[in-house]
Amino acid sequence: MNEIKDKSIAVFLDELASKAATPGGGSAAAVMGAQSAALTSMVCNLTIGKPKYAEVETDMQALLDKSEALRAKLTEMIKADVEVFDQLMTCYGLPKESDEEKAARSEQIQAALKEATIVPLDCAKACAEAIRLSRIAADKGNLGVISDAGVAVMAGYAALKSAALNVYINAGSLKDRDFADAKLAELESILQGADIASEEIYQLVKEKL
Ligand SMILES: Nc1nc(=O)c2c([nH]1)NC[C@@H]1CN(c3ccc(C(=O)N[C@@H](CCC(=O)O)C(=O)O)cc3)C=[N+]21
Repeated sequence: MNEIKDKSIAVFLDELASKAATPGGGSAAAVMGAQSAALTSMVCNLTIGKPKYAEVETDMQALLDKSEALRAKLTEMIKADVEVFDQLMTCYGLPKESDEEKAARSEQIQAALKEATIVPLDCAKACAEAIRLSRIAADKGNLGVISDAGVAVMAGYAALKSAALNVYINAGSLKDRDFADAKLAELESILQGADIASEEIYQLVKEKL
């Protein structure tokens, strides 16, 4: 098996750059989110066990458990996005000669669009969590690697806004407006306050440098 998560960064980027439809922006968003979680984990791993940081040891261990679970989730989403977008492209390629074919194709496209909306929405949710976790790393982490907590927040914010764009583009093509509106409302609640929070965390880090 040659899973996308097992590919080298160089190969992944070559495939991202190519004219192949996948991996696309949805997978790139998941990678950014996974990098955010990984950087929070890195700050934890470089804080835990240091006598100078004994006071935050328990908090850092709890944070590490969460950031590692989140990293695994976001890593899975790299592949999940490839799968839903490949499926959508397959549906667009279905025959559309007869009225029957047209109706069947449209129905399949709509079903695939729903899946291609749900995956980046879940990704956005995970990225909002990555931002929240980065604040704890920025607050309590080893000052020697605190800039990495800042990279974690910016990666998480880029990932969140990127995942949101994938929700917007797919929701815009959905005919089931009740479904689309529900997903868009959910997205707005996820995005709520993330810009201010991210800037605050960034400044919190910058003030420690
Ligand atoms: N969950 C999700 N993940 C995405 O990565 C994602 C997405 N949703 N929604 C839409 C955007 C945009 N995007 C495209 C990638 C390649 C072509 C592409 O290959 N286009 C061909 C046409 C291909 C054809 O018609 O067969 C072309 O322009 O020549 C198009 C669009 C991925 N996105």
